[in-house]
Amino acid sequence: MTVVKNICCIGAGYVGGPTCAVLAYKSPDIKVTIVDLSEARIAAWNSDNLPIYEPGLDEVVFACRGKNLFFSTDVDAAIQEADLIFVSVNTPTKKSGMGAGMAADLAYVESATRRIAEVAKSPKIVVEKSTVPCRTAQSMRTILEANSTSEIHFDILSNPEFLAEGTAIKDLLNPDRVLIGALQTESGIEAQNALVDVYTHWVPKERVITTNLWSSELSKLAANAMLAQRISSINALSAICEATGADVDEVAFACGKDTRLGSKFLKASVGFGGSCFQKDILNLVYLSTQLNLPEVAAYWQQVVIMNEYQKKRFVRNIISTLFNTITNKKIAVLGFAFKKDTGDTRESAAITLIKDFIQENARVAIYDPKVEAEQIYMDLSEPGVVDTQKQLEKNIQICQSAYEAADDADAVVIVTEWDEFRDDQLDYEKIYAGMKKPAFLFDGRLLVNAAKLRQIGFKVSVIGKNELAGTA
Ligand SMILES: NC(=O)c1ccc[n+]([C@@H]2O[C@H](COP(=O)([O-])OP(=O)(O)OC[C@H]3O[C@@H](n4cnc5c(N)ncnc54)[C@H](O)[C@@H]3O)[C@@H](O)[C@H]2O)c1
Ligand SMILES: O=c1ccn([C@@H]2O[C@H](COP(=O)(O)OP(=O)(O)O[C@H]3O[C@H](CO)[C@@H](O)[C@H](O)[C@H]3O)[C@@H](O)[C@H]2O)c(=O)[nH]1
Repeated sequence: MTVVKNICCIGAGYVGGPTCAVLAYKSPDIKVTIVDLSEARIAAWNSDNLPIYEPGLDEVVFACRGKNLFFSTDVDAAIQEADLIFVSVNTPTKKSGMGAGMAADLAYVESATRRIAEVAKSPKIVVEKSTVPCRTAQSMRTILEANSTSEIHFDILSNPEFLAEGTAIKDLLNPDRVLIGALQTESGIEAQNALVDVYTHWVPKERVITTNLWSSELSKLAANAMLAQRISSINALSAICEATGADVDEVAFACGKDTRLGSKFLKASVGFGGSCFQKDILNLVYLSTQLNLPEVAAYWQQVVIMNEYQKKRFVRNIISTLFNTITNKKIAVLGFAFKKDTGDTRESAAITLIKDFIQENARVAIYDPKVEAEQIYMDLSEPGVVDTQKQLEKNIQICQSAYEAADDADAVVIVTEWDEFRDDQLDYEKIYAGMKKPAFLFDGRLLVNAAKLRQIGFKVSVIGKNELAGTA
């Protein structure tokens, strides 16, 4: 029976860092080394100021760093020492070439796999942790097998990660399930059991699911597609609510009480963001197209189309409410991260909204409690967002508080559901006093009590709610 004593994780990002830190925290008998090509990222992991913000992460890392948890740029040494290697590198949507805008870019997975093949001097269990298209493990196997000898044998497992940002540590300490796929060969099953033993250091055995490799790979894309589909479904309903006077919170609550549906992931919003949902659905759409299943591709594509529609619909409502023009008006954007409790801005709805505001020549003041100004400028300078540096300097202001952002603004737009924007935490009377009148507030997260803010004097518009239609 294989017993894992030394683990290497290639990729010290949002997944590799927290996942393997929790693994080390819960398994003092295993040495865990997390490696990355980025010197800056590794230096940050070795400092007091970790490179990602995630509640509870500091405690976990500081408890075992230097004991059985190490961060390093020496990829080769860590590969050579390890019995088991997680490949947890980025798999972004391809920007150019075949499948551009749809397929996952597997260049990082391939280069990490080639590195393992080149430098390994003993048998390894290689674990695909990155989210990848179904059958990627086959390509990894081909690369590794081409380099295996009688002394060096490689087994490949699929172990997709289901953590959500903002709750990563909670999710990792107490996962709904851990999924491990393997080739159903004697050696594949032995490797699978070795990884089961690692997880059962802290995860109850009944929550560790073992499947074949391809089921495991596809289940990851499937889970994300279904979660995003629920958001697009409730967002589609939010448009009907606004037109009829039905209240999207009430509809979600009533539907969610059906135990067959469940209440989670039914919060209407300005649109889902994050590095995963859109990327993984597009990945599934591409896979379906490649498999000559156009109806299946169109079905999943609609989840993304609805998400884009929701963002456009929100912007259109803002412009029409502000008397059909926002030129030179000041819009305060509260929140830039793609959800609360993270500093991650990848695919954040805020980026799309701000791009549209700037195209209408509005002035935009942004406040987010966890996103650095430098990151905001970087995101807005991406091709196709804010066209010129001059426009960026002239039209964008990064603020240190919600009050500063809202000062003299025509409208406040709540984009991220940070707790500090709630009406029992932020002094909305103070915000109102400082704004131009009429003072408009657009709640893209169903975060505030609209009636309370209307009493203060705000003109409030909330996704999925329309008081006028309701009373008509
Ligand atoms: N972010 C999430 O919440 C989340 C959750 C579940 C799954 N995933 C999946 O996990 C994977 C990683 O996502 P992430 O958010 O951690 O990405 P990330 O960009 O934060 O981190 C990836 C890291 O891998 C490093 N890297 C790339 N190629 C390398 C190589 N050859 N050798 C060493 N280091 C290398 C990069 O420098 C980077 O630091 C993706 O496939 C993603 O879809 C992400
Ligand atoms: O009811 C909801 C729930 C979420 N969101 C939005 O959806 C996006 C994604 O949120 P969430 O799923 O909580 O965060 P992620 O970190 O993107 O996590 C998803 O993507 C990860 C990467 O694959 C998976 O591991 C997780 O299981 C999956 O939840 C965010 O913009 C949320 O604001 C809504 O609008 N309404």
